[in-house]
Amino acid sequence: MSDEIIITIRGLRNSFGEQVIHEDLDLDVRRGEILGVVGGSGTGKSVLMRSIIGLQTPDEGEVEVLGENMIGREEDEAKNIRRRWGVLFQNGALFSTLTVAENVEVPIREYFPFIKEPLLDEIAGYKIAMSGLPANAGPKYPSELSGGMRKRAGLARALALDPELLFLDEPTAGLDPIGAAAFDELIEGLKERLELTVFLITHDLDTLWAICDRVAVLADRKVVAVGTIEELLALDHPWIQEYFNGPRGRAALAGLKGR
Ligand SMILES: Nc1ncnc2c1ncn2[C@@H]1O[C@H](COP(=O)(O)OP(=O)(O)OP(=O)(O)O)[C@@H](O)[C@H]1O
Repeated sequence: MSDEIIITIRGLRNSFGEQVIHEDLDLDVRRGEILGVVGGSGTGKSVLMRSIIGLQTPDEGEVEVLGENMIGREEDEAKNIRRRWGVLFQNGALFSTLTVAENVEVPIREYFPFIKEPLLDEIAGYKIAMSGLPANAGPKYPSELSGGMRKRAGLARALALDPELLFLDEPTAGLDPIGAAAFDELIEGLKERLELTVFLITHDLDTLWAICDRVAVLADRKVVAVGTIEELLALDHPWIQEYFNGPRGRAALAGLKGR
């Protein structure tokens, strides 16, 4: 992890009608880190991610990603910046009428229309293999895959354009513990090999302990703390204590020590 800040958020405010989700929220993400983002249900983790990637226009505040101001961008400019990150949405968001390989090819076709088969198939095959899927997954439709394989297919698509930054929204939700641990390892390995920075929303305490360099805690409409879990444990914020020091938090730590 370097000291370079790759995402800067200052004074972010988001609301839906009367409901204020974020107020005066600040956050920095460092290049090369896996930043876990946690918080109770409805604290606005996904809305925060959507604000960073330009899918949600904040009421107020500054969002800078890879040195570029993300707010009020013209579509053409935003498109150029978007190419530099990959996103795995909570439900995978694969096109159900396209095969896995075709799904991976979608962003490549969008940005590089001059790349034709068979090179396109080769690139898709490479991304599919990189995501830990067998080669025969390429011609399959999402409905033919297990939940874990669908996540990997979504990951392959997120990696299609060789991103610097990866956004993952609850990637291990719905996976069994063995599948979740394997996915964690995959992310950590990819981060090392591809020198990625990862913004990872999760409820999974095992994931937090196993692969996150730092964790940001959302509560009271803002990021109330950011640090290693050890640093967070030293704080006396009630939600943080309950989350990391509660029975599940302690079990996750014990499980990690037993690995
Ligand atoms: N497009 C929208 N219109 C209206 N309200 C929305 C919209 N998107 C999100 N919200 C509201 O914003 C709040 C935060 O939602 P968000 O999905 O970011 O929470 P979260 O922290 O990711 O929750 P979870 O852990 O349950 O996934 C919720 O109350 C949600 O209902």
